[in-house]
Amino acid sequence: MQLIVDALFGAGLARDLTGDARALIEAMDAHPAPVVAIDLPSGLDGDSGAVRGAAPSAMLTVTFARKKPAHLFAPAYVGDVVVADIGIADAIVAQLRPRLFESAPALWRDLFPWPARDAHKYARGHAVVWGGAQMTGAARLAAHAAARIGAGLVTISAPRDVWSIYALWRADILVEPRDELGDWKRTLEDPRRNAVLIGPGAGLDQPLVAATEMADGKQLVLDADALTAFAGHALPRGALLTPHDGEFKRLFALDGADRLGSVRRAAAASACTLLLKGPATIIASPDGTAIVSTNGTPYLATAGTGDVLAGLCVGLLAQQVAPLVAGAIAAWLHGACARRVGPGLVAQDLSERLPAILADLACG
Ligand SMILES: NC(=O)C1=CN([C@@H]2O[C@H](COP(=O)(O)OP(=O)(O)OC[C@H]3O[C@@H](n4cnc5c(N)ncnc54)[C@H](OP(=O)(O)O)[C@@H]3O)[C@@H](O)[C@H]2O)[C@@H](O)CC1
Ligand SMILES: Nc1ncnc2c1ncn2[C@@H]1O[C@H](COP(=O)(O)OP(=O)(O)O)[C@@H](O)[C@H]1O
Repeated sequence: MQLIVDALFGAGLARDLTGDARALIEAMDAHPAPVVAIDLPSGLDGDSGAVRGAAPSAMLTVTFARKKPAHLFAPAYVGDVVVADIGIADAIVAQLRPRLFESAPALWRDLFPWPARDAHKYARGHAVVWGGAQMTGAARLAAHAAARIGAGLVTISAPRDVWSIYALWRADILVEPRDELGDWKRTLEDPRRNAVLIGPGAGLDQPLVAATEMADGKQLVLDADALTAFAGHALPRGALLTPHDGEFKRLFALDGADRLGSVRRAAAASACTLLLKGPATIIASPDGTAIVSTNGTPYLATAGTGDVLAGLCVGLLAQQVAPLVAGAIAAWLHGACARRVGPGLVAQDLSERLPAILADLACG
């Protein structure tokens, strides 16, 4: 069997490839033999995964000590990734003060809000979700996910006309009718209602900026329509924002060749935690620390899965998990649920897989 070992350039490549080097890489890629890359397929930018001129699609990439960003952002080029131990001690890596991490239970298991033995429901937080008048499914998907991830109580604020759709749906979710913003204000008055989600199915004709301002002082997740509504307005500092690319671009500049940099810049500029969804979901805090979750599947590309993710986020915030960690846990669990469902996935399936996944996590 023939095999091509690509050891031409690694993660340090700092300019676009031209001339003989580029021709060699193109010939490598065109050849039928599988490519095994050392460190990175030559031509990939180690920091972003962008292709600098040309790069082969490797079957396998063997890297050393730790993955580099490109291993997370360019799955089609790196193939399977093996991290080889070449004796670089953890203490040496720590001295480099890494600011990018891959989301996996080892990173955050100790920060997961397992209920204390003497917990009562109010100790597990109370999440409030803004319900829309037409697309009622989105807020329901989110509320159910918030409850499944462990929020002690979840309340949907529902327009009175469609209140019964929400109220008759699940017995474990609280529903409060809303005629006007004053009702929303009253729903938020109780300080135990500590985390709020606005956006899924919320309705662009609604006063979502004013509704967000009323939630000042609470942990906040803004998604979907609430993000769109904030175009041209100052974002609420400290919130967790969960855009897809389209929503992100309405608020910030998105450089497709440097998604990580784009998310970090957006987080710093807005003083919010950003979670940019996609095959590699990037979560970044204003100080530049970023976590990437790559365990989703393309079956997640179906309506409502983002609403579930936003619900997981607010459910974790209600349990006093910090926004960066909440985003990282939510994105990983979302991907893990999708893997358990597999082909045929619809958004409602995701939260139903959570109990088994959480049970496995709890067992370590
Ligand atoms: N069951 C329910 O009730 C459900 C209710 N839902 C609710 O519907 C509302 C609208 O939500 P939405 O996501 O359709 O948003 P919207 O503001 O129209 O932007 C979409 C446009 O952005 C762009 N775009 C670029 N990249 C993109 C990407 N990666 N993923 C997606 N889009 C991307 C692309 O434009 P293009 O780039 O093609 O010009 C695309 O046309 C919202 O309230 C939501 O919660 C849904 O959650 C479904 C389940
Ligand atoms: N190809 C893909 N691979 C992995 N995850 C994906 C893919 N496509 C979409 N997703 C995930 O599915 C979810 C879709 O969210 P979103 O676009 O907000 O949908 P909706 O608004 O319908 O709820 C996000 O979590 C995103 O990361």
